[in-house]
Amino acid sequence: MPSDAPGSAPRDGMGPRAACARALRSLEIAWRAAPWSLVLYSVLTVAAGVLPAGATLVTKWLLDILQAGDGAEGVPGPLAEAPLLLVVLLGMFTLVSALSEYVLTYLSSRLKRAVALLVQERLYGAVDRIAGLRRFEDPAFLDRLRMAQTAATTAPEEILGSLFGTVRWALTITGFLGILLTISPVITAITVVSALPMLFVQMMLDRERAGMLWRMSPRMRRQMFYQQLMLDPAAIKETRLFGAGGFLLRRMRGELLRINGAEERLDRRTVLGHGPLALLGALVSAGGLVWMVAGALRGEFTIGDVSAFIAAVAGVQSSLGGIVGSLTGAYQALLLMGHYQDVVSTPSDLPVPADPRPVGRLREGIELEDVWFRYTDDGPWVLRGVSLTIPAEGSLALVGLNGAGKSTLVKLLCRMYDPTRGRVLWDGTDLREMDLGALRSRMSAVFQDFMSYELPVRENIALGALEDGDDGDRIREAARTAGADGFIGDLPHGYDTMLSRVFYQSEDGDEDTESGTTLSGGQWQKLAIARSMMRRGRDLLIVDEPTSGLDPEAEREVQDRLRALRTGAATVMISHRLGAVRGADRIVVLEDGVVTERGDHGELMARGGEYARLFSLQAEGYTGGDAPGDAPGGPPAEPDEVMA
Ligand SMILES: Nc1ncnc2c1ncn2[C@@H]1O[C@H](COP(=O)(O)OP(=O)(O)OP(=O)(O)O)[C@@H](O)[C@H]1O
Repeated sequence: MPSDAPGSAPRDGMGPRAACARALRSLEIAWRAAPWSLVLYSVLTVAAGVLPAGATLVTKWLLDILQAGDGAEGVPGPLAEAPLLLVVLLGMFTLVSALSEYVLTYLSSRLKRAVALLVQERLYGAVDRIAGLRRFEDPAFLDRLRMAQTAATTAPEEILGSLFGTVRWALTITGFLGILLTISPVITAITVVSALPMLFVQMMLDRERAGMLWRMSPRMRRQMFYQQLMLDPAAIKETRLFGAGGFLLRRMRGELLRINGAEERLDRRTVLGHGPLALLGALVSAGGLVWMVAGALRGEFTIGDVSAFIAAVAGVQSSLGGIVGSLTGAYQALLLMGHYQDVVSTPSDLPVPADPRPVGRLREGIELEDVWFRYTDDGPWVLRGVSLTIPAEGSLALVGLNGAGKSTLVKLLCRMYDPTRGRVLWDGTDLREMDLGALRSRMSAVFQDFMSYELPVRENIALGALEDGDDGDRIREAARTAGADGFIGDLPHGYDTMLSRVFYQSEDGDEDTESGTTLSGGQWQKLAIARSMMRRGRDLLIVDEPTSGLDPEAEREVQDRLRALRTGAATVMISHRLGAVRGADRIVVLEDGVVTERGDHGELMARGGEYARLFSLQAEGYTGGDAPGDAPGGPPAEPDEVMA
């Protein structure tokens, strides 16, 4: 379980245990992603860490020998007699130091790429395992997801860089402090103590920055939303016509200004916090140098000591700066990593049964048993005590005004949500007790807000049953059933035509710069129907407004085909065109989440209730009240008959 579940208050700090756990997790990811690069990177980091102090020590010995000859104190015996060897050693240190930087940069990029791949794979894999819709409608989860996405692209690399940076700087500092200790324990202590406030202040600022990032997350998402609207061709159509571009730009700017303001305030505090600390560091260096030079003039220190002191104080201070920088990066990245790990370990919003019941072929039907549903705990009831049966191999039509709850009911059938109360039964078994993947594989659907994928025609259809994605005959058959084969044949590359004005026809995009093409609303809808036709042996076919975008001829054609396909599967159909649902075995009228009428077309017309009222209203719209059957008291003309 994540340490704080989606929807709960964010945390902007973390304890040492959590930090260590996240750092270890990052190392584990790097080990899995690129083990040899990690090993080599570690070895070179240690080398790069000890080299500066080593070079300083060798320089000190060299200078002491030059000053005092063979009698130089503290120079190891064999080296004291071979100053040339010290020069060679110094040259080697310089060479290895320079080369190791290049190799470290190369290895770091290699690790970064491998880790980013693995982390993104895990993140989006985890998102894909969230089976329902609820999480994706929860702003707190979406904020966490946005942070996790940022983490996935930058955090592991930042953490590794910072961890290794910290090790490297710590080794360098240890080396320099060792040299300083041999010169003066007092100066060593002052150098260390003067550096501690910097570490403390930086930690505080890091914590504040992490909190600020979290607080600004909704604004960042909003800002991205405005940016996307300004780039989305569908939105551009409206925003150009209504002249709303400036409005979006101002909104985006407003959000950015607020984000910038928060960052600016923090940056100012950072500068104010660091200024006095930098002054303290400079005073320690200057004071120490005066003291050393005075001592050297009195003959207490050698030239080698003074040179080693200058190099060591500068080295300790810059390494401390490096450590602070690394710890800052690590702290922020570890906080971000927390969001990543929370998302990766987020359980599905739909409970998974410990021992799922097998999903067999639908024999009797699907039953809704006193189903109540609302989207949020404090929201209004959308379905209120709905009970109905969808017979296997039978068709059921849902009819009702906008907002009556029809699409919501369909989402419960696909188990995008679980009912708040009541049950949905598949041949008597609660959907919650079944394996969700197996259950959904027995269904197919054309949703009201179907997708238009910016992919080739073939893939747009194959997405309905990827296991048959290479079966060209099957794809063509699905397209024929949906009445899509005619216009597909007219496309420049037939089934291989890229349906996008944003991507090139060639997926590689390096040589072929022919742009793709796009379809009309009705043609896209036919592709969505073809996609739903791909799934073999489905037991439930859901069609939510399947023909709303089709021309009358295509509508008739698709209706006839869908009617033929209904055999062998339960069908749930939603349409505001009542002529399209009149042939259903059973029609259910929903009003404000409650079933108010049920029966077949004839029964409901005879009853003279809401269905008959809506049907007559629509028929009047087609005939203008002049149709033969439209006379008061007579049966109303039916839209299909009028259109035929
Ligand atoms: N994801 C959601 N979160 C919160 N409320 C929602 C959500 N989806 C729908 N609703 C609300 O639930 C109610 C029923 O919506 P639903 O889409 O089921 O109606 P419908 O009968 O399909 O309408 P239409 O005929 O317009 O498609 C509406 O009041 C709507 O505002």
